Amino acid sequence: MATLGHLGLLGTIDENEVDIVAESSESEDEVQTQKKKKKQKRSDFNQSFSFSEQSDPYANLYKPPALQFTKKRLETSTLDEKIAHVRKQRKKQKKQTGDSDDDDVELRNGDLKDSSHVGADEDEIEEDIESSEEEEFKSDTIKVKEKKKKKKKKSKGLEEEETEEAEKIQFSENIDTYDETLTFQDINVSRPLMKGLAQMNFEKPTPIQAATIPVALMGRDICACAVTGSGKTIAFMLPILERLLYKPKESPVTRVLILVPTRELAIQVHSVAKQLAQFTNIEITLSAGGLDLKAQEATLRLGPDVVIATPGRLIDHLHNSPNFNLKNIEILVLDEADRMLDEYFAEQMKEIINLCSRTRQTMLFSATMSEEVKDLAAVSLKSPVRIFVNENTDLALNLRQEFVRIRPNREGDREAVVAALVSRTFPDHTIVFIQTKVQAHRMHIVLGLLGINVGELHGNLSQLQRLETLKRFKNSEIDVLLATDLAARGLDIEGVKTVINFTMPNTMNHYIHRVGRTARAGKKGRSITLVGEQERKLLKEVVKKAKTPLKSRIIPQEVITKYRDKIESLEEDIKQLFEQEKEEKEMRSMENQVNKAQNILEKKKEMMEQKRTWFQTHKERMQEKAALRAGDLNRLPSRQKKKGKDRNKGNALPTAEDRVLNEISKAKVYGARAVKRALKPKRIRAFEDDDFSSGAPSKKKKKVKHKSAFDEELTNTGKLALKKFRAGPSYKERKEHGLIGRKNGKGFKSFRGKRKR
Ligand SMILES: Nc1ncnc2c1ncn2[C@@H]1O[C@H](COP(=O)(O)OP(=O)(O)OP(=O)(O)O)[C@@H](O)[C@H]1O
Repeated sequence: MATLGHLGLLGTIDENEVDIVAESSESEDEVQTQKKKKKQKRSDFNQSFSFSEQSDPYANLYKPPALQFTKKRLETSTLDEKIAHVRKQRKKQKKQTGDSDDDDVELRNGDLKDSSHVGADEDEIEEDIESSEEEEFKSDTIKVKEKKKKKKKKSKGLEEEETEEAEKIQFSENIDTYDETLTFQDINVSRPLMKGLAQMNFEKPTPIQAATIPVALMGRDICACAVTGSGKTIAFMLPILERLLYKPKESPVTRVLILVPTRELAIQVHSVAKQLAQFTNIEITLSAGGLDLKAQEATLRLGPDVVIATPGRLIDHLHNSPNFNLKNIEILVLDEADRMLDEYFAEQMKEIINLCSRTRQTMLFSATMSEEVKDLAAVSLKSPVRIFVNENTDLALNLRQEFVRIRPNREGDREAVVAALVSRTFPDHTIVFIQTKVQAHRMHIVLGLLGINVGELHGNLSQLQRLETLKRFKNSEIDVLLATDLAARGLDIEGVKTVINFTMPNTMNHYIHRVGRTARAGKKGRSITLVGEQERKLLKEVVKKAKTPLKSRIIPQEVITKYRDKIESLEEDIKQLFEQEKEEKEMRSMENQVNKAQNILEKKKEMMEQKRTWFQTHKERMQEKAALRAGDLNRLPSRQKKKGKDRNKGNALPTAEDRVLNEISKAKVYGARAVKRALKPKRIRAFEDDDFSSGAPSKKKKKVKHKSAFDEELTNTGKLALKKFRAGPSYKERKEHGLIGRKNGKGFKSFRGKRKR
């Protein structure tokens, strides 16, 4: 009989872990003495021992706050074990057949691994590559991409035309310089916060901090832009905490709300805030999705000074947690503001901003900050200050941008190109961005089977899995992180050397945020983007906006072919792994159903538990999401979608090219929608403010004179009113007056008919 381990499944207890005591052969005494011995063994280990120093620099960031809120039920992914199992089997088979070919291709080019480490100068890199020409494979060639000057002039003119068209916010002040000599002492940062900064090893404010903190301390509304990794979090957090320090703490109320787009980012911002405020008595809490609701509810009830939240979960609490509201919000921060104010969050932001106090200070931060009226209309800024330390298309100057050209008939090579890149040249501290969750998962299996230490991060995972993966990547337990755009914004992972884009991102903004995961806080970094024929438009835009020379990387075709063959030889294993996972998923789902039924029967779970409410029904949110999601299939009603999926089932598996084209088309549809959206006038407005000087179309509040019902009836020339006059009262009105259903046929129906005649 096959063991669980053989199937790649994890049993509760492994046979080897338990001493199997044969009942018939051993007396009870012997068992007792064995037990005693075991006890003694255990006590050899000093129970009071604990590690005095934490070698994990990220432990503070990711353990206490996040895991404290995670749900108790632990889910463990067995994918890596399954991959390891398959690899073991393959090795065994190869040994038996005497095949020397090894899956671990990367080992052959081990010397190359160090050749292009970030930190090495560009010249050094090229030298190293040249010196390794004798390798079995030819090494990559790097060329500097020259800008086409003539075209640039033309496009510059176009660009100016475009920007002239967009209606921009009228800022009351514009700050684009800062005092380079400014210190935290000069800004008069209080002692407890100075201590916090010292603990974080921040000696001097970064440019965006130097420019923003003094203005924010004055309580002004701010619209701030600075490149990725330039320290925007401290730029808003420090003035917030400083202002809170001087507020008398009469009754505990929430005064500050910081909204961010993703759970991981919320956890990170929360962690930074906690570290900075560690010597103060300011209460900071987290309200992010995927974490324990009840624990959050309990802390929110205590009225913490600062709440860091993702919109969905915050709305949930606003509707379901008694005593928690936003009436007393004095400062509202939107981190990644352009994202928070885009279509995806529009309804939720409208709901939240409506509940915030109108007299609040509002601060908006992003590396791709919009200045357009229609994009910022929802937040109604009051005399805002524009603090653009960088332009909203700037990238970190120490980012080296490379591009790998994918020829039209070679789209199916992308997996091989990425495999070659991470195996030969960028084996660790690398993030690979992939458009879809499905492809990210497939790449996990592909690269895993090639012997690369990978992890995946996307929305199909449980929150605990997401956090675990992130933590393992931060701790260098994972070398390559495969992520969707979920990880593109805001995440600050120290030591990321390389960002690889499997396909060109959806838009320029997506590109800026993705590549911004490296080259942070003054460090060097590199991005490598695979660009196919269909994606050249965005490449042109990147080239146009680039302030440093771009590079073109050419991977020898024989290397790509070698990796492609490797991947092809793995296809059968990949298919089996997918099938295993599917079966397990079904089993888990059945198990869940059984458990649920059991809970109901035993009345363990209170069936009469109060239902939580939200401002949208689940169906409405799902419909909204579906409408927002890009892709043709998504426009179909769910039943048709299923049919479409089933149709594919019978056919042969999609080829590598099909998969890539799907990735590219998703990005393209999104990009096209983004352009369309940009041209569309924004509809949402949170509230009309008399003191609204943001430059948004200032619809002055007209004094609405209430007309009498009689006046209204006489003066209403609306289509409906006229129709009503012509046709008489509506069906509802007639019913109200008991004129419906008269047997003699009298009443308005006949009356209406008469009138018509
Ligand atoms: N004053 C400072 N001195 C040194 N390092 C700093 C300072 N302020 C922030 N940092 C570091 O800079 C890094 C980037 O900070 P942060 O995540 O706030 O950047 P960001 O501008 O918000 O980036 P993104 O646009 O990607 O969200 C962090 O690792 C942080 O520790």
